[in-house]
Amino acid sequence: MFSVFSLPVCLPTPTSHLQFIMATRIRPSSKRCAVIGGSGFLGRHLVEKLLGKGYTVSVFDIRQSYELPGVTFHQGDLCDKQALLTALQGVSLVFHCASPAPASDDKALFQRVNIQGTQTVLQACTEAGVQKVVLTSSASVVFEGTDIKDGREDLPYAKKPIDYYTETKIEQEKLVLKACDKEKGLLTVAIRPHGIFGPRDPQLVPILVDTARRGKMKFIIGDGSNLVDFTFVDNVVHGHILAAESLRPESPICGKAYHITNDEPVRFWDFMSDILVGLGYAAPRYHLPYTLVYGLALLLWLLSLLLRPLVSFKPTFTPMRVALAGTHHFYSCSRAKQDMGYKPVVGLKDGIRRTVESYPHLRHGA
Ligand SMILES: NC(=O)C1=CN([C@@H]2O[C@H](COP(=O)(O)OP(=O)(O)OC[C@H]3O[C@@H](n4cnc5c(N)ncnc54)[C@H](O)[C@@H]3O)[C@@H](O)[C@H]2O)C=CC1
Ligand SMILES: CC(C)CCC[C@@H](C)[C@H]1CC[C@H]2C3=C(CC[C@]12C)[C@@]1(C)CCC(=O)C[C@@H]1CC3
Repeated sequence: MFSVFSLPVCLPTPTSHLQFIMATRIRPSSKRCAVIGGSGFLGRHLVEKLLGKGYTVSVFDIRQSYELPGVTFHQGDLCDKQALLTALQGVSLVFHCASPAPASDDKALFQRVNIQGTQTVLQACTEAGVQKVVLTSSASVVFEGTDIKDGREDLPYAKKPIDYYTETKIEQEKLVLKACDKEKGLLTVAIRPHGIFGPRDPQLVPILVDTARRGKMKFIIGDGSNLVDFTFVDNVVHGHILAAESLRPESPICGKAYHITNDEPVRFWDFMSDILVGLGYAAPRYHLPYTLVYGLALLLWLLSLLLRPLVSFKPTFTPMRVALAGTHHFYSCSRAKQDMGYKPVVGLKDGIRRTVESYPHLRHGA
């Protein structure tokens, strides 16, 4: 579905000569998009939905994890502008959902990819004539490890981000929103999902099951009453596509951030138990005080930093995970509902069922 100017049959005037020259370049088409990070969990779900909606999709990623008819893969690092420019030829819409995994805890990598890399993405988009950029940010940009209840987008960015991932996601979001410039013809918007889960997620369910298999999922951190947002991946995809399709110069969404969640806050430990029990593992039962576990996690993390040159070990209970497991963190989607008509398309219960069914290999005893 490349949108190419039709080739003139004859060239009688200078104007049609110009048309001929332009015919050799690919003109950006509104249904031609690129997904940076399209080999990842969210990226692939997004690619599949876009194809179903008639978009032509290019994937730009440092790795290729699958093949799909109708998708062109460009393997490269998003810090490489030339590689990006090749992938962005004729593209009018870019989804940027690439990031190193939060578990990597590698400061230099996060800074290079999420900050410098995002600057490079924005430069390449401008040079390639891209008109719209939809960034996958994170609701965690406002999370400092203390309770957030029904948080709105006007909460200030975390002054003391809880890890390097969050620190660089904040800078990334600022860069993308600042780049929104109607005169220059580049419109941007940031989607802030929270706790994405669903089939093929490489993080939440695999880490949970691994922890259970090692006998470490017996404990509830805190009193277990803390409410949290978990967002089924289809809803996150829906939010991204709504944002892309609403992004026009006159739209109120230009240069703004939007929370996208399931809009059904749930007790963190009920959600974990539903997944564990669904896969045949026991639900956590015994309570441990939050401050004790957080203190221990901090100590272990410091120890892992100090010993890094000698031994490499990655604690399961990182300060970030403990904070997420023991505090309230749920967000209001009312801005997305009002400005782009967002409504979750898959409910939490259904999302959990579909997720559990998609992991037969992680079932207890499998
Ligand atoms: N998983 C979650 O719960 C949440 C994720 N997010 C954000 O959603 C986005 C997607 O996350 P997931 O799909 O969960 O992660 P993922 O790890 O499955 O996907 C990220 C993709 O980015 C690619 N990538 C990393 N560095 C790259 C580079 N230098 N150049 C090109 N590609 C590169 C990876 O190869 C991978 O395919 C990320 O921006 C993440 O910060 C936001 C909120 C929650
Ligand atoms: C060992 C247990 C205490 C926790 C096991 C589950 C966790 C691995 C996940 C629970 C909440 C998740 C989450 C994220 C990653 C996976 C969890 C910590 C994010 C940090 C992913 C990136 C984001 O932008 C925010 C997410 C918040 C929730």
